[in-house]
Amino acid sequence: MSVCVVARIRPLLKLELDKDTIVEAATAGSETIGSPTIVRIPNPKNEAEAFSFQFNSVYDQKATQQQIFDNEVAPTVKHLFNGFDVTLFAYGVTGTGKTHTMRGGKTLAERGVIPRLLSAIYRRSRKTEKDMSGETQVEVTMSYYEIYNDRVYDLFEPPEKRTPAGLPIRDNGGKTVVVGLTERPCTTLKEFEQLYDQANVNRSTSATKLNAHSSRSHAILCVKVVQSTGDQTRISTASAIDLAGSEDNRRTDNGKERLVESASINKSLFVLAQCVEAISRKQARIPYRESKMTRILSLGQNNGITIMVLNLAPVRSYHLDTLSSLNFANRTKKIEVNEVENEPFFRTASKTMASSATIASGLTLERQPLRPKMLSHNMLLNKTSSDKADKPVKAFSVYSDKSRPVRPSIIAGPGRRAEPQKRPSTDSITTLARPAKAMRPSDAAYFGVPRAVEPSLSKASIEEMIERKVEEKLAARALNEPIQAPAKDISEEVQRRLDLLEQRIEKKEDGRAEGLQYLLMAKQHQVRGEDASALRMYQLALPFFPDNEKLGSKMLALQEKIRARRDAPPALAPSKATASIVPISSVQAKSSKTRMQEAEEADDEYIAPPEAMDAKDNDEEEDSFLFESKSQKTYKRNLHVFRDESTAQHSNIQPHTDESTDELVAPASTADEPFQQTPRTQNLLRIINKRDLAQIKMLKGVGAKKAEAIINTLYAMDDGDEEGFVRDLEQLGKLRGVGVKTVENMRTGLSAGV
Ligand SMILES: Nc1ncnc2c1ncn2[C@@H]1O[C@H](COP(=O)(O)OP(=O)(O)OP(=O)(O)O)[C@@H](O)[C@H]1O
Repeated sequence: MSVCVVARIRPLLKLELDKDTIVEAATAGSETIGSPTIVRIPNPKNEAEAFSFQFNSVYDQKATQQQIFDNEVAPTVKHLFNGFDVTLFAYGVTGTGKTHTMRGGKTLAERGVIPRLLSAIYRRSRKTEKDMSGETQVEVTMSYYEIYNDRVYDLFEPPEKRTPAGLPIRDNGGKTVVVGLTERPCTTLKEFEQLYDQANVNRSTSATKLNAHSSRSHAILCVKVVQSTGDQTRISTASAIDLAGSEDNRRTDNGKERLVESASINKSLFVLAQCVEAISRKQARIPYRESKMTRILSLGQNNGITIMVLNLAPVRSYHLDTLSSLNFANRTKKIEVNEVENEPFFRTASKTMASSATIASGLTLERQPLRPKMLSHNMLLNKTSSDKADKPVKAFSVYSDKSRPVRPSIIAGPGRRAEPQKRPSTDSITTLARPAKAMRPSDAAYFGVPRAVEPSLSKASIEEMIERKVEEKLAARALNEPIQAPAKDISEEVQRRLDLLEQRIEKKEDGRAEGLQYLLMAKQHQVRGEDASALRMYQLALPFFPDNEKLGSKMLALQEKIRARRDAPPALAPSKATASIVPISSVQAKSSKTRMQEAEEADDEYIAPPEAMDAKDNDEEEDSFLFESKSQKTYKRNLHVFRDESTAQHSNIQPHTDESTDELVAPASTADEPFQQTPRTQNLLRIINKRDLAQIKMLKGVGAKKAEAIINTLYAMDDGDEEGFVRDLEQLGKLRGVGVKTVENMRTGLSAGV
């Protein structure tokens, strides 16, 4: 079963000046009646042409909250009670109606999907209890948290009580666990509404130019339904996620604080897009771990039913954003979700496992229990040992054998859901009934299953397996829940090594996240045609993905582009030759066509597992970064303070050769005569202008702090899209925190030949 994608076009807002509606809902093919399943939007490059995107259902501007709930969400409630988890999330650009759809307004008619879902859950609970003559009890609990600036905060805690670092998340037996989250029982709709409203006050929202109440965080509500009949308990979870909206900061007019939030929102959504891309390409590594939101959402890894509501604004001002959302949704709809219900377990069977399942279901979104060891709830069933032996085959074949007869889809038509076919009971499954073929290698990699039959594992998958293992261990520790062996069995040495590994992983994650942030910003600059800034961001990202070939070639291509532009005829060249800071590139107005092309190209990018970037690339990068034309090597500058000592005696004459170093030395007089920089000076300036923290801090007399200050000052010198650089030693000496002495140190620390 795939992710069900439902598109909703919001109505025009009162304050919306742009009345140019360009997005419409349409029915498929020649049908004129029936529910729309198509979103139509003009091609921005050719208005006469329109793009059509097909989804499970499409709702136009007139659609009511009730229609959306009744058609799309209400049918999932019975599956929730049958043990399926339900994940519902709203995706869209800022101001397109995600919060309106999920939470809605205060009046009955305006109530969103979440309160309606809870109302339906309570109704069904009462019905179940009544039908079972009181033998079955249903308990509903909820947890609610937000991911703000990539940190997890419990929304049941007021902001002043939060720890700034937020709550940690861990993998525990294939489930993503938020450690330390409050879980509140709520037995009536009224109680829920009170809790929910109170918690929403704690949510981070702010006004931006595009939305007066913009959500600055991803909000995740987990409603756990626990059905107990005698000693048997079945737990399932409904998760409703209101994602923060992607935003284009040129349109939001965001200030500094909003920009930081925005970068974090955009980054997580970027990672989500990368995950969807990697899944659709069946890549071995899905970068879930690059952001907390993707880790928690675990799209394509969570079991049960997943519905994405794609919120769209109808107006032209959102044109490119809408297209980008539609493209994302188009990929998402192809993601296969595992249709697995949570089976009941016996409360008395194993206290440890039962409580583990409770925690996991209540506080997390479940991830696929594909590996045999993860079938924790299955292990609790009263089965014979031979049954147990069959389980891995069952689990694998359920998800991976795509050639088996197609089961009836859960989605029977637009806006309708059919009963998901239940997994047959374990008793009825034999290895013969399920072909042993089980799965293709690509599927195995996709689902993160150890590929026992494969001759070798890729470096990335081994790394991921180790990380997961360590995470499981850490989660167990955090939750005081042993996973496989009681804690006392872990020797001190093993514990120490685990701690070390944990530190390494945390460090690596931080690094990756930072690197991805730079990549995201690079992409954003590139889409806007700000190539120099994009290049700078790629350079900042490089240390985090040092051997990434694709990144290397992207940078080279950009450098080429910038160089070509710089070398272009004077009309296109920058006109700031007399300015003290020499621009590397000029701003070039870009047609929307070029931007679209670049956006499309950028969309294709995926940071593949690192492979060695060859030395040639590195060399080229070294040589091409400054793009100095010959004429730029001639300066009019007073440089006497920065000469090699050995050349001081010649200080007031023309450029000459330093005997000790064989370098060409700059003239030192105050005469405004052109001079030629020595290779050592050129090399120093190149290192500085490259803004490579690692290289700068290696310079004599420069530590990490000073290097950072230098780089920050260089950024401050940038003028819009035009990158400033230091063109001589005097200018270098005037940078904040540098000074004459430091420049001398830097220079003398470099060997003449480099
Ligand atoms: N279907 C709708 N009917 C009426 N008003 C709507 C509808 N959808 C959205 N709106 C209104 O549009 C505005 C923006 O909606 P909302 O805050 O839900 O957007 P959002 O996508 O959650 O934005 P953000 O990502 O910034 O939080 C709100 O004033 C909301 O009331």
